[in-house]
This record gives sequence, structure tokens and C-alpha cells, in this order.
Amino acid sequence: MPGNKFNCSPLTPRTRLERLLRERELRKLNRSLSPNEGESDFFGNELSLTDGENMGLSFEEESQEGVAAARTSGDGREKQDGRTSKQRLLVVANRLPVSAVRQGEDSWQLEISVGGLVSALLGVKEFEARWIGWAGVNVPDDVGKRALTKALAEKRCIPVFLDEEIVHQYYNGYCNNILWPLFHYLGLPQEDRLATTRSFQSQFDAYKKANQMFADVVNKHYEDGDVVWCHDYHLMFLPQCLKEYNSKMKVGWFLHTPFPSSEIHRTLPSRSELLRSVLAADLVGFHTYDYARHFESACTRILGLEGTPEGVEDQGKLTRVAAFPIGIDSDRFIGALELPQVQDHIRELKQRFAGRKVMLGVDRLDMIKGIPQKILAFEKFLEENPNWRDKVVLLQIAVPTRTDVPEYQKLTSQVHEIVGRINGRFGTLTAVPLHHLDRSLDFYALCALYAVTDVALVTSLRDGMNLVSYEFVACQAYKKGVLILSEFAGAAQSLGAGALLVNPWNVIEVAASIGYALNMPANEREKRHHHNFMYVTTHTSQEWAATFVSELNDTIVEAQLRTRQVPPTLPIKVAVDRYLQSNNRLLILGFNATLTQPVNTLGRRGDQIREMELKLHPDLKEPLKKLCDDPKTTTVVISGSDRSVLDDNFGEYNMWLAAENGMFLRLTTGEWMTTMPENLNLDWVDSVKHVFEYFTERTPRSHFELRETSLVWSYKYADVEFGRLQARDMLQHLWTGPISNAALDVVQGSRSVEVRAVGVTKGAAIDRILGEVVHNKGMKAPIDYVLCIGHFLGKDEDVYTFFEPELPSETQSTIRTKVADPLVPPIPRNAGSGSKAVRLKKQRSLSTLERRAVNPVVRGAWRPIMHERVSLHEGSSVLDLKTDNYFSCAVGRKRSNARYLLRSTEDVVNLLKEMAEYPS
Ligand SMILES: O=P(O)(O)OC[C@H]1O[C@H](O[C@H]2O[C@H](CO)[C@@H](O)[C@H](O)[C@H]2O)[C@H](O)[C@@H](O)[C@@H]1O
Ligand SMILES: O=c1ccn([C@@H]2O[C@H](COP(=O)(O)OP(=O)(O)O)[C@@H](O)[C@H]2O)c(=O)[nH]1
Repeated sequence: MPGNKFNCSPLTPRTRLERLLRERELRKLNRSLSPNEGESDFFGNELSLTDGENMGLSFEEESQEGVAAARTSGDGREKQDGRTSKQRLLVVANRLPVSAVRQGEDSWQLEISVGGLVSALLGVKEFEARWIGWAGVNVPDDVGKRALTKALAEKRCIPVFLDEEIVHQYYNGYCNNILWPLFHYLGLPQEDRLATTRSFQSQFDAYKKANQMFADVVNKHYEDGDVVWCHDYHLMFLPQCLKEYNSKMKVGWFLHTPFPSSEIHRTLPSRSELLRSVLAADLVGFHTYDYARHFESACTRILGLEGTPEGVEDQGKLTRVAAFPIGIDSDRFIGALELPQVQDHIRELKQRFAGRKVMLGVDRLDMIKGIPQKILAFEKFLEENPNWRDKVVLLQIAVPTRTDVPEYQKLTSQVHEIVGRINGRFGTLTAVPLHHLDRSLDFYALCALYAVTDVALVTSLRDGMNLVSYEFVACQAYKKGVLILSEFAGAAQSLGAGALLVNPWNVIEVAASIGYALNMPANEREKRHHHNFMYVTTHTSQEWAATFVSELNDTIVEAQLRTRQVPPTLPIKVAVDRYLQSNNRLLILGFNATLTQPVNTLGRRGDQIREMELKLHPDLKEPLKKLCDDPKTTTVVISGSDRSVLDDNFGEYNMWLAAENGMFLRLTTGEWMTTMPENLNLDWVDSVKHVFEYFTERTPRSHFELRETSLVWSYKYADVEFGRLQARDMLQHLWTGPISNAALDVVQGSRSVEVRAVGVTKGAAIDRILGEVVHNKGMKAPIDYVLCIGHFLGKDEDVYTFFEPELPSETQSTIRTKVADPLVPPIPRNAGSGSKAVRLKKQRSLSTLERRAVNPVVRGAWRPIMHERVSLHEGSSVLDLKTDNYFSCAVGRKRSNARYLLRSTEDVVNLLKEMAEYPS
């Protein structure tokens, strides 16, 4: 498979960090050996810093051979002629890096689109890239579509054709009127609640439809081994659509905006669907750690999934989540300053603003950019500093954007009004302090502006990253001007050290920072600039893209390794066939989350009252009855629950009940007995109870259960993150506090803390239970089939290993991850494989059980087990699983010592139904 080439290189370092360091070194080496040699920008234009026409903004025709022969990289693919080619990268973004303007029936002019995403990806050179997206224009006719497709192909672009209605609903509506403001903390639109609710659904439908249209184009052009990199909030459904089409596709998704706190995301009606779809990707990236953290938190709180430092886990599937701060192609900006056309602009600007300090703002005219706030702060500064009024000018470039969205139209008039007022107030006949341009500039003019600026003012109310701040720094090698930067822009995390950070909402603070920046001594400016310049020139867009893609390749390899460590799904047919062929079967069944009725829970919105009352799944009643009544079958339900819970649910079946992890046992036709060892010390119960009461009072929606032999504190329904913090505190207290010397085990569940007497585990109890069962039934023949199935805590997984006697349980737990002891044969994963002889030889016999003293303690209304046990025959085995008739199976767990896994109670229902279907 071509894709494997990237995964299995013999040079692949062992750890992620090693790999990233090695790749970084390689890239540096490549650059120093042959800067830009044979390199082409995204469009296939060869790079040469002395030629202005080829700066990546020109659309001169270029030979595609130049592209193919471009510099090879470490990720290159072997070609038949021995040369290496670059890995194919399909970049999928709402917008193509070019907008198309129709010139005739079949002719199109292509213009570069303005925006951070485009600027960043222009610097991506290390891959054989194709860009799939919308050309920003409605093309109703086939002739036009064909001609545009052809023109775009020359620029390595592939169009997705969206008609006007879709664009209106999907782009103007759902993307820019709903997701964009929400992700920037501006909330959902509110003006007309009814209309909003009505249009929400149709916009959301259009959003899904548009995403599917993007997916169709990707699928058409996808080749094995390609990396598909989806971009931004426009395409949150894309990962799912792609994986549904081909689950092997390598899919990454990157968000260019902030991901808001889960409290904000929670307000979105389609919150869960969007999260789930994004999680279908292999790798999910954000600009900053904060955004990644918010995303994970949303998955935990809204979907109830587990967030780990690696990513988000769902049923053993990990979606890696990480921060990849974007950068710019700094060389392109630094090099441009030497170009004659940029120098001309610089000269012109210097002349025009001679004697005045230049302040600069460059933003799309978007509410998130905080343009009104910026101008108001400038007004405040002029108001308080009359001496500066004729010595400073603010040039604000406000690029029109999303002009069909009403919010953006309102913003334009609002800004114009403030600009007019300020110029009216502080302007003179010959000069105004504020130059406001409602237009974009070309690359050269922009570079020149950056270069002559004394103070750049970036006051975004929220901004994913903000590349303008990077570009300004890159162009300031001579001037070393000051950057005033909003603390709410992602860039604040990378350029915060050298910039003056401000809260854009605090007009007084911003005005004061303007004063500070204008008066800053040269040595301070130099130090600040140097710091940021180093960052911008090191963390480039090339680094960003290369890191993301190599991390994606790596994530796939890791996922494959992880999959190998996860036990396989229980082969239901095999388990049922073997069951039917056996004569003396033992079924050991857990209760909670194995046989219980599932309750529809969503993260912390679980229905606590209904769920806490454990109920047998109604579909299990009939099959369970049949199985229990089968004379060839012995059924044991073993549970952490107390006796009354098991009595209520199973009292009417002919089976064994083992309550409190097997500490109490009864045949449903008999009385409760205890299997507890005599010396079981329970003196600690009161002190632990106090600790549990304390934490329950302080953790809303947590609760605890006091059982005879254990206490369980559960925060399943509480705020997960708070619950985890509280559990950490509690564990620390339990381990180091007043009960630290007691003979007890503190067992941590995924959302619970349990304290038990030492040695209370299901595995320890099963030994005694088995003895009692064999004795009670007067078994003559050995047990020849065991199914042991449950959603057990790690501590209780010794119940699985009890039946696998050839390995000590410590070795068992690491068998899939570590090299096993060469003297100990590993357990075969598949039934019927090699080590039968070993297993048979070591199979437990009743005489082993008998040697263990059962010293019951009488507490309450149960009867201690006090009988003489009977052996089958002298020395013969109780268990005879010689045909590998042993099926241990963990339900709803990702990792387990069990041989097999099942996903949910529903799967258990199917299994038991099938077993019960045929009479024995
Ligand atoms: O395509 P438009 O609707 O006109 O919008 C232009 C782009 O705006 C957003 O840019 C973001 O990406 C930048 C690079 O990562 C980042 O620096 C900035 O903070 C973001 O706002 C948007 O996310 C892009 O998809 C749009 O193309
Ligand atoms: O007249 C202009 C103004 C801006 N830009 C580019 O637009 C991008 C803006 O990116 P940023 O991340 O700052 O914000 P976004 O617009 O993506 O939200 C930068 O690369 C600018 O160089 C441009 O090409 N021409």
C-alpha cells in the first residue's frame, strides 16, 4: 500500500519527540544546503527571492515539470525510476487560494484571495499539494464549469461548485452568522429568536449538504496514501463524511479560529453532531493549547468521552488532539523588502508621513477584529495627549469581508461614523489623524506599510492567531517598531514576550499603551523586536504544515499499534457453538453495565435517578431464564452491588448470586452465605465513611454507597473535571491520612473511588465460589466451558486470569505491551491455538481449592459457608477447558486482561439470546 511507505521507514525514531527533533534538524540542514533550490510555492511557481513576478502572488504560467522535479523531502515516496517524490497532500478548505472572475463564456481570471489561511498555506512547499475548495463564484453553466476547472487545474486547485442558495445558507448563514460569532465568544444571533430558530435548521442542513459536496470532490481525487487535511469551521462535517467513504483515509482537521470554552459550545443546538464528526479525524489541530483544551473539555462534558493528554478516547478509538501554532512564510516578507516596487512604496510613504509617527492597523472588517474599540482608544489617546495630535497618524486598512452578512454591513457604517467623528474632532485643514481604507492592498504595498510603521495596533476581541502581527514583525528588521497586541489573539501566546499585551475592551489601557509604545526607548524596542523576530522566522508556515502532516502520519502508525494491543471482539458464533457442544458449562456474569438496561445519557446530563437504580435489561429476562433452567449450565452473577440489589433483580432465576464482589453468595433457592476470610478487618469503615461524606457534600451530584465490605464514592453524574480533581484530593487524603496504615485497598475507577478490605476482589472470591458451586451441585464431571463476562474494574480483572492459570496475573496485564518472560508462554489470542498442554497440566483442581481454608465471619442475616467440600475424583481437575472453551470478555472497556471485548450491554443481550435459543 503506497501510504505505508510513510509509516514504516526504517529510520522511524522510537518516540514522537525524537522524530520531531530529527525532522526539524533535517529541515534546517536542507535549508542551509540549498535555500529555495528547486522549490516552488503552492501554485507551482518556482521561488526566487530576486524576481518579484514569482513571489507566489503572480499567476504567470509555470512549467509543471519544475514542480515535479522539486526538492525531495524525508517524507518522499519512491518512484519507479528511483527518484523520490513528495507525499500528496489534499488541502481542503472552504475557499480556494484564488477567487475566479469570469471574463467570457469560457475564460476566467484568477485573483488571489485575501486572508490568513491563504497566506499561511501559500508557504506550504514540502508536499505535492492540491487545494480543493470553493472559487467564491456561482457558475451555473457547464461550459463555465469546465473552463474554470481547467484554469484552476493549472494552479493545482480543484473547485467545489456551490450554488447561490447553498452559499447563502451554508457560508453566509451557518458558517458566518452562527459558528463564526459563537467560536469568537459573540454568542448565537438573537435579534429575532423565532426566525433564528427556523433558519437554524435549514442553514444546518445546507451546511451538512455543502460538507458532503466537498467530500464528494475529495473522494473523486483521492489516491491511496494521500493525506487529506481539512480546514476550519466551515468543514466540521467533512472528517466524518470522508471516513464513512473510506475508513483508511488519513484525515486531519485544523481549526483556524479559537475553539471556545465548552460553556459557549454547549449553547449550539448541533453541538454533539459537530464534535462527533470532527472526532472521526485521526488528528485534530488548533493554534493554541487553550483551544485544544476547550475542545477536549467539550467532548468530555457534552459527549461524556474521556479526554487524555493525547487526545479524546471513545470506545478505545483515540482522536489525537494537539496544538500546532501557524506561522508565516517569513522569508517571503523579508525578501520582499528588497524589491524595487516595495522600496518605491516605502519612499513614497516616508515622504507622505514625514515628521509623524506611523501607527498601523490591518484587519478584515470583522467584528472580531475590534476595529471600533481600536479607534476609540486612539481617540482617547489624542484626547489626553494634545502634543501628539499633529505628530502621529493611524492608518487603518479594513478589508471588506462577508459583505452579504447583515452584521458585517452594520459594522461598516458603525466604523465610518466613528472615523468621521474623530477626524472632524482632531483633523486640520491639511491633515487628519486617521486614514481609514475600506479596501485591500497588494502584497508589495502591504510590505512597505509594515516596514514604515512605528507602532502596529492589533486589538482583536478574539482571533484564532492573527498573522498580520507576524507579518509586521517580519518586516521590521530595520525599524524595530512596537507591536501592541490583544491578549485575546492566539498570537499573544507566541509574540506576547515582545509585544505590549492589552485587553482591547479596556480603552484606557490601550490608549496608555499607545503612549508607552510611541515613547519607548530604542534599546527596549530592539530587545522586544529581536525576541519576536526570532520566533516568526523560526516558526514558519512550512514548519507548521510539515509538523502537522508528519504528526498525522505518525498518529496513524500509533493507532495501528494500539489496535494490535486491544483484545479482539468476542467471536459470538464461536462462543455460542462451543457452548452448545459442551456438557457442564459455567457462566460468570457481571451485572452493572453488563446486564443492565442502558440509560440514554449525554455527558453530565445523565439521568441520575433512573440510572442509579440498577435494572436488568428487559430483553435479557427470557434468555436468562432459559439459560438458568438448563441443567447443563451453572450461572453466577457476580457484582459489586449489595445483596438486596441482586435479590431484587435475580431472585426469581435459578442461579448463583455473588454480591459485594463475591463476599456474599447464595443460590437463589437458598440463604446468603459469606465467603469472607475470618480475619477480614473492617475497623476502617467509619473513618472512610467520614471522608466520603465530606467529599459528597462538596461535590454536587456525587454520591456514595456504603456496603458491608466496601465503600464506593461515585462522581459519574458530577462535573467530570471537578469530580476528577476532587477524586485526586480524596485519594491523596486516603493514602496519607488517618487510615493510611489500615489493611485496605483504594481502587480508582474511571469516575469512582472505592475502598475495600485488602484481598477483596472478584478473582479472590471466585476460587471460593467455584468450590461452593461444585460442592452444592455434587458435580461428577469437570466444567468444560466457561464464559466470564463483565464490565469489571482493573482490580477485579483477576477473575479473568483465574481461569488462565499458566501466567501469573502481573504478567498478564502487561503481556500486550511488554516482551513477556521468555520462560512463560504467552496466552494465545485465538481459541484453539498452541498451549493446550500447558493449560491442561496446570488447570486448577478442587484439591487446590480445598486446601484454602474458608473462615467465614458471621455478620447480619446470612449463613457462613461451613461445609466439607467434595472432590470430583481423587486429584482430577474441576476445570477441563481442553478445547479452549474459555471465553473471558470485558464489556465496554478499551483495554483489558480479558481475551475478548464486547462494546455494550446490547452485544451481551445478543450473545445470551443466541445461547439460549437452542435447547441443549
Ligand atoms: O474566507 P473569508 O470568509 O473571507 O475569511 C478569511 C479567513 O478568515 C479566518 O482566518 C483565520 O485564520 C488565520 C490563519 O490561521 C488566523 O490567523 C485568523 O486568526 C483566523 O481568523 C478563517 O478562519 C479562514 O477560514 C478564512 O479564510
Ligand atoms: O490588504 C490586505 C490585508 C490583509 N492581507 C492578508 O490577510 C491576512 C490576514 O490574516 P489574519 O490571520 O491576520 O486574519 P484573518 O483575516 O485570517 O482573520 C494576512 O496574511 C494579510 O497579509 C492582504 O493580503 N491584503
